[in-house]
Amino acid sequence: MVSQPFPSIVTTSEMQAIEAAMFAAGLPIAALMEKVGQRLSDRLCCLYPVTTHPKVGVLAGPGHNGGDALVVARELWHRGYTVTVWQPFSRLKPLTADHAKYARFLGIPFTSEVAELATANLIVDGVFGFGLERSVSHELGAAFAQVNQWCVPRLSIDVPSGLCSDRGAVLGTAIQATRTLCLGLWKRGLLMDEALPWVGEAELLAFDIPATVIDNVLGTMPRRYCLDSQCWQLLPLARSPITHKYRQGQLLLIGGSARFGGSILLSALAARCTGVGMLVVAVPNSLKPLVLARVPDAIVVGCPETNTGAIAHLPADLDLQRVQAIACGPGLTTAATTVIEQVLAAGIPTVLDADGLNILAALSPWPLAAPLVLTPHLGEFRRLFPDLSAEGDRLEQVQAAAAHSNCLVVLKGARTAIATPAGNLWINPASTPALARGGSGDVLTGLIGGLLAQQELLHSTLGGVWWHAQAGLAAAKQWTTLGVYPERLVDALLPTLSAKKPDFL
Ligand SMILES: NC(=O)C1=CN([C@@H]2O[C@H](COP(=O)(O)OP(=O)(O)OC[C@H]3O[C@@H](n4cnc5c(N)ncnc54)[C@H](O)[C@@H]3O)[C@@H](O)[C@H]2O)[C@@H](O)CC1
Ligand SMILES: Nc1ncnc2c1ncn2[C@@H]1O[C@H](COP(=O)(O)OP(=O)(O)O)[C@@H](O)[C@H]1O
Ligand SMILES: [K+]
Repeated sequence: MVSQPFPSIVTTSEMQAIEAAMFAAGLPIAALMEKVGQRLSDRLCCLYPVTTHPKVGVLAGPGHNGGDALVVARELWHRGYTVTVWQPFSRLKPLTADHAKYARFLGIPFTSEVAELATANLIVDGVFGFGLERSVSHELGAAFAQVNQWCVPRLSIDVPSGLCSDRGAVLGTAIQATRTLCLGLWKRGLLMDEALPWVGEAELLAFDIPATVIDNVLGTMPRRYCLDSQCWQLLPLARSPITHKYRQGQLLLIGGSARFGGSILLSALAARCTGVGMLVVAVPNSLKPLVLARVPDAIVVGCPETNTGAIAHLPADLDLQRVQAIACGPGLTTAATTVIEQVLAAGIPTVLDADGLNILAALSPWPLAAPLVLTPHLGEFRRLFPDLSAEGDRLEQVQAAAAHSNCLVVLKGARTAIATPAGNLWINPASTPALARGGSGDVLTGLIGGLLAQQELLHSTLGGVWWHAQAGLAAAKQWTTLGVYPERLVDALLPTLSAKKPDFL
């Protein structure tokens, strides 16, 4: 278990209700704006010191996002930066108007020509936050496009201006941020795959929202959460000093074909990094020597083959009831329908991936007897849940899919989302495009499978998704985003874990 709840993800209306509850309880709006502005300024000074970024251009909007930006402008001015404010609006919210008045009193220059900010070393974007109600106007859009062309870091306050904070869609034109400091709680739209090119590096800047306020507004179920480094508390799995291999879980991996020989091997290499006690790998007969050569510790079961080199069926003497988990699908091809029927009938906790999912998609009704984790990428998801793909955005779709199928569904992508049948959702906010290459998903399947042989479904899945992405980040640091091929991803798994948990050595 993790010691704190994971940070919540909110919609605009939920965030507004949370702020309203704090204000109703007596916190002055101006006090919160000042606090937020100070925290933003402190973080900014750390990231972009005055010595390297002496000239700052501040884009200030009409609402409280603009108010925050003006507090930042004032603080930076006092801390020795040269600041210019671009404020193209004449009607401002009262608090924002007060900050604008005081900034002018201090002598901070204001302009309505965005081009005057072109020589800045840093742009602070405080035009719109979560209050954007409609598409940005043509003139404003043109200014945003101009700012986006400058070769300079752009720091967005709360949300890149122009981006919908609920759905992550661009409303006309948006500021393309290098970095976004999201205020208080994660806004849902920032964690959508399509928002990432606009959000840049996203970071949560907390401002001490009482947990009771969050719980009162969001209720208990269902909730959206953002994974964070607390996931390391789920890993590695505890091991008794007097344990033995049959107490450390037995995982059965099933996959591979003449066409796709390597993917199940990648899953096996990843699975053994989880410390699983016994690894059994079922592959077509012809792949047996390859797997044995690379994973000599595994029991490799050769299976009869179809004429296309897929597994025809699992051998009768393979006792599925002896294992604690099954991970099935990588490299299977869609010819292995019998295998999926055998696996699903066994009633063992199972991870289904790749062709395992494509075969399941063609079965009707789904013969589900066991707790299942489905790990589709978007293409597989569309095949699995064709009726859901037209409704809502991806997060709504994955939640609907989990409820509809009664399975834990992991929708893989830049920001992988995990949904339970009860409606709860977790998003992994940190990963790397280095993982966008064949075989990365096979590694994830093996990881979740190895963990699942030793503990329950949800923790195995959350821990596996987090560990996989963190290893990807570490590998990208060492070998660049071009060099994270799946074997290197596997090689990075244990060093990443031991760097986070030195006491585990
Ligand atoms: N009270 C505070 O001090 C706090 C401020 N925060 C900041 O406040 C922001 C939300 O403030 P607001 O609700 O004022 O929202 P915004 O600052 O996003 O501004 C909304 C204003 O812009 C106008 N507007 C909306 N869409 C427009 C468009 N397309 N073209 C022109 N004008 C448009 C609206 O009429 C409204 O006046 C957050 O994102 C955050 O930056 C909070 O994070 C923390 C608490
Ligand atoms: N742009 C990206 N950023 C972060 N992670 C990514 C990105 N693209 C893919 N991934 C991750 O890489 C893995 C790819 O899995 P998958 O598509 O099943 O590949 P394969 O079947 O070839 O192994 C998933 O875990 C996914 O979340
Ligand atoms: K903004």
